[in-house]
Amino acid sequence: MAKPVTNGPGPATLDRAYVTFLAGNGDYVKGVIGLAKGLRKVKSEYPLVVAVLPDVPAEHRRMLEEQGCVVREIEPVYPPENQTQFAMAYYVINYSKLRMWEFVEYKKMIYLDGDIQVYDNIDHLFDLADGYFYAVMDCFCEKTWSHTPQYKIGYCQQCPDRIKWPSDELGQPPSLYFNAGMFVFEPSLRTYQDLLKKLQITPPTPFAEQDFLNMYFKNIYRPIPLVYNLVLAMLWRHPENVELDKVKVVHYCAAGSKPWRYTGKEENMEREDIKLLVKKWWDIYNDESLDYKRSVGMNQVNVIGAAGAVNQLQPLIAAAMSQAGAVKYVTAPSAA
Ligand SMILES: O=c1ccn([C@@H]2O[C@H](COP(=O)(O)OP(=O)(O)O)[C@@H](O)[C@H]2O)c(=O)[nH]1
Ligand SMILES: OC[C@H]1O[C@H](O[C@@H]2[C@@H](O)[C@H](O)[C@@H](O)[C@H](O)[C@@H]2O)[C@H](O)[C@@H](O)[C@H]1O
Ligand SMILES: [Mn+2]
Repeated sequence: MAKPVTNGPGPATLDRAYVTFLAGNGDYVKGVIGLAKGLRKVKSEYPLVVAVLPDVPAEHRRMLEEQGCVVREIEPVYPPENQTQFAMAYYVINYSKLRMWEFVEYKKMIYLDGDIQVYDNIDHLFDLADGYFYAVMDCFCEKTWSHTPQYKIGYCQQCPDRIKWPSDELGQPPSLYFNAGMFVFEPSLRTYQDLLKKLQITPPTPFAEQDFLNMYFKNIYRPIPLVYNLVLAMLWRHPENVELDKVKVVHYCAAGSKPWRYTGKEENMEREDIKLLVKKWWDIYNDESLDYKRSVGMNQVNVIGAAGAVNQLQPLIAAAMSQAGAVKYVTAPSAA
């Protein structure tokens, strides 16, 4: 059992952890190191587990352990044989995220992509009611969605009234769809085995495991506000939905936005807000005071503050769900 990699007032609840996923011997390891330092900067109470594929080199694993991460090797997960060409090749490796449901020593986990940075404490999300799958709604407006009917007619769940879904022509609008770069979930062997079983009979689709997870958790998915996973395209696709100074989690998933590879040349990458967010990421990555070995003894975290934040979450979830036209209202737990 991992000791929490934090300097909180007392032993954090040991059955909760953040988790991310690392594959290959490339530069995503920088993303994960940045994430580990970012969680420390916001004084998170919980460890960061890194699920690594066998191809992650020993040197990268050492760097992650040096940053206080709990490194766990997982085997890749592949969709049904010789059908992977239906998924965008780049995403096939992301099916391996399904291994995290096997981490049952943790009761609740928050998954974060390695290209995500946390700028405000979000530990209160661990107190959300059990039995649901929490994530932020995605946007359908980037050309990566050009294969879908919603893209073709200009419909997006982020602004369902801009171009209304033509129900008489196309039937029901698409179910609420989340971005799988960040989600709150409960590991469970039963769910894990069922996920793998269902995967073997589910032909891959363009967004690979993201599509699969959306199908699988459709009935218990609860949208949480975009402050918990700002998909960068929202800045130019739905600026009216974004209050950048309130955003807690930034997801560097737009083409060209990975801070450790940023050149500013791709579309939208010359924007001032993008430059600011990339600099913010580098400021944390380069901040040696946030390195694990040196941060021990940092002053105690404000647990009341974290608990207090749960109360603020309830109206935010209500707003996200009413915006999404969701029918079910989930009550966030009352502050401890
Ligand atoms: O070569 C790779 C590709 C992906 N990933 C992991 O898989 C996640 C999902 O991929 P990515 O974030 O690039 O997808 P996007 O959110 O940009 O669609 C990454 O954040 C990493 O955690 C990785 O470690 N190495
Ligand atoms: O394997 C599928 C991936 O799908 C998601 O990325 C997409 C999605 O956000 C689209 O909406 C964007 O248009 C696109 O650029 C972006 O890559 C997740 O972030 C990632 O973790 C992973 O699940
Ligand atoms: Mn990502």
